[in-house]
Amino acid sequence: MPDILVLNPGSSNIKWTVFRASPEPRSGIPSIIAEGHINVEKCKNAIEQLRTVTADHALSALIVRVVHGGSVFSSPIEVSGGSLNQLRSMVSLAPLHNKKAINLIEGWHRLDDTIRIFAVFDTDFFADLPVVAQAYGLPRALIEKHRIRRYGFHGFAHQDMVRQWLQKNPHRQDFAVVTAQLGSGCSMAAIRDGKPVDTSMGFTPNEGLLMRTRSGDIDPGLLIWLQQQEGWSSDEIDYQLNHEAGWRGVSGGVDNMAELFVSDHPQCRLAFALFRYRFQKTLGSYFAVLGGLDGIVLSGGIAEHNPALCQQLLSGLSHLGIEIHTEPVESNLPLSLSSSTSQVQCWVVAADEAGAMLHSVQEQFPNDFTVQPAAG
Ligand SMILES: Nc1ncnc2c1ncn2[C@@H]1O[C@H](COP(=O)(O)OP(=O)(O)O)[C@@H](O)[C@H]1O
Ligand SMILES: CC(=O)OP(=O)(O)O
Ligand SMILES: [Mg+2]
Repeated sequence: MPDILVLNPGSSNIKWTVFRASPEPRSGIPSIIAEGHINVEKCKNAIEQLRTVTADHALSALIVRVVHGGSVFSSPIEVSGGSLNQLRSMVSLAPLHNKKAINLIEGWHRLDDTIRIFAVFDTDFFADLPVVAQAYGLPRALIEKHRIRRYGFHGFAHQDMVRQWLQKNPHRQDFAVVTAQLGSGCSMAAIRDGKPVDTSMGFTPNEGLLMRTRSGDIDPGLLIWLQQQEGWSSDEIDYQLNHEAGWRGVSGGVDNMAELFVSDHPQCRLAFALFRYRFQKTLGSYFAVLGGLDGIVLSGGIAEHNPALCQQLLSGLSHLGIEIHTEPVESNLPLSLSSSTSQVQCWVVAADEAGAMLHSVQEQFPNDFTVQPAAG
């Protein structure tokens, strides 16, 4: 049975999904037959655990989400020794992610060297961002030497949020939507007619919004000053900005957003206020970039589990045509948060990153990567 395992190593967990072709003979559309997630902080041997939970499936292919492919990779690839070496050289571009993805690829290959392994990249969706949105104000020579640009991440999540918005608005042609992926990593994207025109994450997945342990936007002058004052090495800067910062750092140690949201502790209140402020500031800037707004779509672990928090994020924005209904909301997704008079439709959806990853591999390898319908 040609089952396909899709692995999505995020900064706080590894999500896994097993797909099988539909038993309906004419439909090649794969269906999910098993899924789950592993908490990376509590799990010592992810590969062992993944092998155990997928033991009942004869896997023909493995698809792994790699966050950063640098300037070398953005479209899906079938992993080879050469591409793996190139990926190893890019670990520092996504310090919380790339190493985990490489470990999964290497670990699985060691256990089963017959399985085909594909890597898909978070940056793919943003490959053609407008040049002005890609650019940083650095010297030309430096930019060219290191191919410095805004790459953008969470591509499969943003892409699937757009798909789900279009499902709700099937006949829309000219539309402007902001998508927000709010998990341990958080990012927003401005979308015009289905294509991204800007996004909050940049050269690395630590720009923009406040995240669980990542600072997001920070004055580069402050970094230089801190480096001088504290005598930090580059490893220490990495550690401070990627592991010790974010709402966990601001609150003094609370990394669970559900707990932070309801806490009365002043540092927790500040951390949540900063999270909301950055979200609204980015939304406002995308309103300007897009010249108006038809919809906002939220997803990720925070949005999917906490509609009351989403209501708070979108509150106080009636001057932008965003009217949120205030009655308690049930949590079935997709969930509409906007009132019937709101000019901007607001939705919470469960972004199907795994489905988008599988789809992108099938598109890239249409001839030799087909999902055979399962017998019977
Ligand atoms: N009920 C909840 N309310 C608010 N936040 C939540 C809730 N449940 C989980 N979260 C947050 O969701 C985040 C994990 O989201 P997820 O998208 O799975 O993470 P990752 O970025 O690792 O892929 C965690 O930061 C956690 O604090
Ligand atoms: C890019 C990124 O931050 O991903 P995640 O939210 O899954 O950690
Ligand atoms: Mg994730």
